[in-house]
Amino acid sequence: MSTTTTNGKSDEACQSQSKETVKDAGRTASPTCLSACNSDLPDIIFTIDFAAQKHKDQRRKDPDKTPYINHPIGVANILIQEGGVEDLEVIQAAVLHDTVEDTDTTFEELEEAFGKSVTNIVREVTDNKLLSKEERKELQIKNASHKSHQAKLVKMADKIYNLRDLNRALPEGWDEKRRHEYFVWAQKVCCQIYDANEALATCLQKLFTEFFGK
Ligand SMILES: Nc1nc2c(ncn2[C@@H]2O[C@H](COP(=O)(O)OP(=O)(O)O)[C@@H](OP(=O)(O)OP(=O)(O)O)[C@H]2O)c(=O)[nH]1
Repeated sequence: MSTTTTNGKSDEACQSQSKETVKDAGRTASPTCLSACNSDLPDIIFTIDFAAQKHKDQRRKDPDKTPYINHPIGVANILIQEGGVEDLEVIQAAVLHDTVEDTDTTFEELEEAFGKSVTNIVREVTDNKLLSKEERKELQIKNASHKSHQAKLVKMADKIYNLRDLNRALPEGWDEKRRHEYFVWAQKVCCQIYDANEALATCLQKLFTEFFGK
């Protein structure tokens, strides 16, 4: 049955237009991305716009100083394209996951703009920067298995993105030892949350097998 979207187009019309757009863009996108044509799109764009403004002055630590916003958008994309995740709250939380930890954003601000559910997922994946780095890393290992299903999904995609980034380029000031330590620590966190999503678990296991098998 075809339904009408906020754009006033039927789902069928919308999907066929999306397929064209995807083909025209020359990308390999999974069919899941076609659902971006539905009424979630305004919320997704609003969320990306919010995160982009918050991260506007930040760069990643790679030698190219990639804009920081590439990371949360990439994490959301991994969830959709590789994890098959369609839960809007999870996608929004992924886009917002570093706003409180790494910018002046407050949980109150998030709650006002995105509601309690999205904010609580972000809260679950936000490290307390008042603690030492050692304490934060230890807490991630200790608490991983107690997180909600939604928070585990964001955590998995976040780690996939960071591990792939580490394979691509060493952040400035890092050496091979630090990269190795990050993989060891990330595996300790991730092995406890594989149950949340089989496809994402397979991505993580592949990353660890390839890295430690070198
Ligand atoms: N691989 C990679 N990571 C980068 C880059 N730029 C920034 N990061 C961030 O650095 C953090 C990992 O570095 P660490 O030394 O372990 O942590 P730190 O930022 O607290 O010092 C990750 O953030 P985090 O929120 O602390 O994530 P996580 O440590 O909880 O996984 C990651 O998102 C980059 O170019 N490559």
